[in-house]
Amino acid sequence: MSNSSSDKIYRVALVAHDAQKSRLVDWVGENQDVFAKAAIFSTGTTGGLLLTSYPDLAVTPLKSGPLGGDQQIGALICEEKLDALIFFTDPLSPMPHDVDVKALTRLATVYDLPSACSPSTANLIVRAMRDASL
Ligand SMILES: O=C(CO)COP(=O)(O)O
Repeated sequence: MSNSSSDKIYRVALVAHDAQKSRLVDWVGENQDVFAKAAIFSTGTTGGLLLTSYPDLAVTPLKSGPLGGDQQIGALICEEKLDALIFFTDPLSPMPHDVDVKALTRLATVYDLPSACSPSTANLIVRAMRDASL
């Protein structure tokens, strides 16, 4: 299977805070049929983990979140280069880059981008993607 971004149907950002990274990796594994058809953009550490677990997926790792990765994903939203944002946040820990996290989720709202910060809503988005690509 090709893993180049050019032949993909969807453009999805996948991001997870540290406490949620294993949950995101497992969730992507449960939905590999959809993500095999997606160009995936991730913050650095999240993207590295996804590539280690699923080397055939078309993952583009950006900067680590605290070093500007959230803002890079925000820029992709502004440029209308994403179809969805899946961001498994950690709501119980303070983040040094909280302003970046807030800016990212705010831009998803500004641009009315389908977005999820937890697995149940992410499931709805991925189900819609699966249904649309039948
Ligand atoms: O902090 C993050 C998002 O705010 C995630 O960044 P990493 O994937 O680099 O850990």
